[in-house]
Amino acid sequence: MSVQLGMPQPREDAGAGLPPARPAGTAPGLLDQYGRRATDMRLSLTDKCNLRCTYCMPAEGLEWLSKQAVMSAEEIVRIVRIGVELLGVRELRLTGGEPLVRADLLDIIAALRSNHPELPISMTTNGVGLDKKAAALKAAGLTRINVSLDSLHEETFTKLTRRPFLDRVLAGVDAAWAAGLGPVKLNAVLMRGINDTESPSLLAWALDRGYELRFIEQMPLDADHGWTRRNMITAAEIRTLLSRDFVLSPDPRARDGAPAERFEVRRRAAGTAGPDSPVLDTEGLVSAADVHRPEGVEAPPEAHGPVLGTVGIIASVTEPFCSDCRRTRITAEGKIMSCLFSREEFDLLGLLREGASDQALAERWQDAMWVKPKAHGMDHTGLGAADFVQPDRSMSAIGG
Ligand SMILES: Nc1nc2c(ncn2[C@@H]2O[C@H](COP(=O)(O)OP(=O)(O)OP(=O)(O)O)[C@@H](O)[C@H]2O)c(=O)[nH]1
Ligand SMILES: C[S@@+](CC[C@H](N)C(=O)[O-])C[C@H]1O[C@@H](n2cnc3c(N)ncnc32)[C@H](O)[C@@H]1O
Ligand code: SF4
Ligand code: SF4
Repeated sequence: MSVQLGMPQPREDAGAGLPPARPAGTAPGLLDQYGRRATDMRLSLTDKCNLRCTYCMPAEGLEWLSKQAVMSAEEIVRIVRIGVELLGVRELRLTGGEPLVRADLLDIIAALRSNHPELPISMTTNGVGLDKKAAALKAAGLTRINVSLDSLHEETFTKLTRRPFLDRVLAGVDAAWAAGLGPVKLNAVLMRGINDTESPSLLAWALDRGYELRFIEQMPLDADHGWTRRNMITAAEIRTLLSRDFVLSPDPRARDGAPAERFEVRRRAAGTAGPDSPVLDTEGLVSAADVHRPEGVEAPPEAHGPVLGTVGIIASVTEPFCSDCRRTRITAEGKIMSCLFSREEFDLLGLLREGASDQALAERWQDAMWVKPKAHGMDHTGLGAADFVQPDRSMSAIGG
């Protein structure tokens, strides 16, 4: 029988919750039908969290998974080993929920590091409690860290996260840097009318300390399903907001599949409003509609002085990067999600608990990845488009 590339083959045990088998003869690794290969594994350690960010969780929290439903340390270590040794995983991101709330976090990292001495292992965290754990995380073998920080104003931080923990997060960021978990990257989701106009001062603060700040377009992954395209701050708006104080020029380093488009940052020379500089109203507010683009040509970046650092913009909605996506996700309960917006997820942990061999687990993972959607959980990009369906899971329950 001839095998047509791209046509999933029927399988005898196919049923609910099982991916169709990928075509025979498909290349090894976590390849999908659009020719992308996932080498970047993102593993959620828990669905629990101690913050309630409005763009992610509802105020009352979510019903947490039972301890039994969540992967144990041993199960995590085995799944990562299969990813690395059999499927070509080249980097690992630990995420959640909030990974720091997991009591056996240090043991997990130490075991992963012992199995994979060269593997880059990073973690995305909200930073609460990081001040006390940063040195131990480094000693256990964590390579580097990303901390979410949406505002430096206590009131705004508390409004966004629904918890008054700004000081603890700031202490965590500094401790991570001091412990050698750099480069420290900071993630800020901009929300219209809440922290958007704070973006230049947040960037100035990060540059002063040598942290790499990234601004993130809000995606429709909030448990409240309150996202609207109109309310989202776009990458174009972010660039405009920053251009009041800074001049951005493309970072010459290759993007290499990263979600963040990086820019070198220079402080804008006095009296040089660029073509993208916004005109602020009396309250210092700017919105897409208000952006005024004066006539004139921007001076070359070099004219503004030295590069102070870099900034990233993650434009998942308006400038998607799905065609170069290299990600595979495992949720806290051991489900394979080939895309953040997948409507189908496939069980790996259940199969593992049935006593499956490494090979059988690797094949399930490969089959699940073969049917990875082209973009945004669909066969085309379009977060918020008429045919887009928001996943039932929130970002915290997927593993951001
Ligand atoms: N559309 C899309 N957005 C993603 C994906 N992964 C992460 N993001 C977004 O990018 C943000 C930053 O993710 P992080 O986990 O901090 O790290 P990263 O940018 O993926 O990776 P590094 O630069 O290597 O640290 C997340 O908060 C998401 O908003 C993805 O697979 N698809
Ligand atoms: C889900 S959190 C998990 C790790 C940790 N709790 C934290 O906040 O860093 C990972 C990242 O997802 C981002 N995120 C959550 N909901 C998002 C949304 N609706 N759109 C874009 N990014 C989101 C957060 O800002 C955070 O940087
Ligand atoms: S973004 Fe991270 S810290 Fe905020 S609620 Fe979601 S999981 Fe928790
Ligand atoms: S939306 Fe899906 S395909 Fe696009 S970058 Fe994110 S995970 Fe990859």
